[in-house]
Amino acid sequence: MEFEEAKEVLNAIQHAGFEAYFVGGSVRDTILNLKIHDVDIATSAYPSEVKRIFKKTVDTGIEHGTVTVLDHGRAYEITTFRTESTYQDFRRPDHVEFVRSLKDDLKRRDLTINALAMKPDGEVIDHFEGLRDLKEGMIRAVGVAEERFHEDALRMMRAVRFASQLDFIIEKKTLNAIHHNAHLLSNVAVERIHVEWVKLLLGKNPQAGLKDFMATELYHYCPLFSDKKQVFNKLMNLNSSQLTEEEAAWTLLCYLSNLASSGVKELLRAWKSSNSLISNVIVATELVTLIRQQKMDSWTYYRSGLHCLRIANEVAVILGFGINEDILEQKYAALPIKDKHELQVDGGLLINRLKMKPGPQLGVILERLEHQVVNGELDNQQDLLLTAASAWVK
Ligand SMILES: Nc1ccn([C@@H]2O[C@H](COP(=O)(O)OP(=O)(O)OP(=O)(O)O)[C@@H](O)[C@H]2O)c(=O)n1
Ligand SMILES: [Mg+2]
Repeated sequence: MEFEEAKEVLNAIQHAGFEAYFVGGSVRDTILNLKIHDVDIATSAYPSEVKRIFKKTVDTGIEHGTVTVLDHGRAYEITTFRTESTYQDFRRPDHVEFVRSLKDDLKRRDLTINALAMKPDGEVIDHFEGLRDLKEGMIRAVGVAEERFHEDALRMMRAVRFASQLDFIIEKKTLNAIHHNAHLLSNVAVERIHVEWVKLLLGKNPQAGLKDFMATELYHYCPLFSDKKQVFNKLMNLNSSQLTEEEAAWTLLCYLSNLASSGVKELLRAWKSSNSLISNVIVATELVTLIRQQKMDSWTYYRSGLHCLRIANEVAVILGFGINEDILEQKYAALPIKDKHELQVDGGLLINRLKMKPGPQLGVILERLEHQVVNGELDNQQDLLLTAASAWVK
């Protein structure tokens, strides 16, 4: 496990006379018995001191106190205890101050469950009753909630994300502070909000997260979400905790919003999504309707591709009209060809053998051949395809 190996890094820092702890999500998730994905280390050593302890380091974020240590083929982010003294415009701090006290470092963190520290021997340091909140399933800001959200407004999205991801309840004062400060979310980069929103949708209890997302009016300050109240209400009545990936989450949202492809594009662009995500969600959203209308023919399978078919069907299952997964896979596997390049003729061959001229007619004939092969009206054999094509040439 990554933790075991990282202990050596902590021990090395301690041997040099400094304090070092695991902090952040890895501590929280270990206590909850969840899989950990990244290990953050906090230390009383200043970056220059950390660099003297290890042979291989990279200055990944030195101005924020973070040095990456390379050890046995792994990378560990080691951050000096710090306070973030000045916050401008409710984003991240414009400068940090290094401190030597763990408690000072922990008290500027967002939530009590994220403000725990753990020694390499497993002892947990808990200055803000994070262990109690973990046990009780509570999301609570460290100290005065308003202050934490003024320091970084994204933390409000993180709170609702954790409510969904961990199936926890947001404590009342924290929830009220989110409601009061929701407008500050407008100051946060869409890319950062995006990450939290997707984690919310893919969480263990998205209904709970959505409820808080709406009640606090955070959604008003997310791109193109102000008019989506009814859509979120619909989403809350579904068992969307079955969602397994981001593209399916957006597909469900776009389907429930009745968006045509231009609307999907507009929404996902506003959320700064990648082009590949946008095109897959466009295809999958249209497919959901075809699945519902039971209009799934071979051509639809063929032009959609297995990836989008799976996404659309995941959504259709949640909506109660999905196709049996095995049948979907079998139908796709049974297609005579999966790609245009598998067709036994191409433009060059039609020109050589049928003396056709390059131009639009050639394209039309190739498409017609492709259609007929996919639909099973023609076998994908060169002589048969040429015979059919020659009959169509005017
Ligand atoms: N806006 C933020 C982001 C992070 N943190 C602190 O930095 C830690 C690490 O941040 P990050 O890795 O972004 O989040 P995690 O809580 O580790 O959650 P995840 O499992 O998604 O990584 C958090 O636990 C929290 O202590 C914070 O106080 N405020
Ligand atoms: Mg983390």
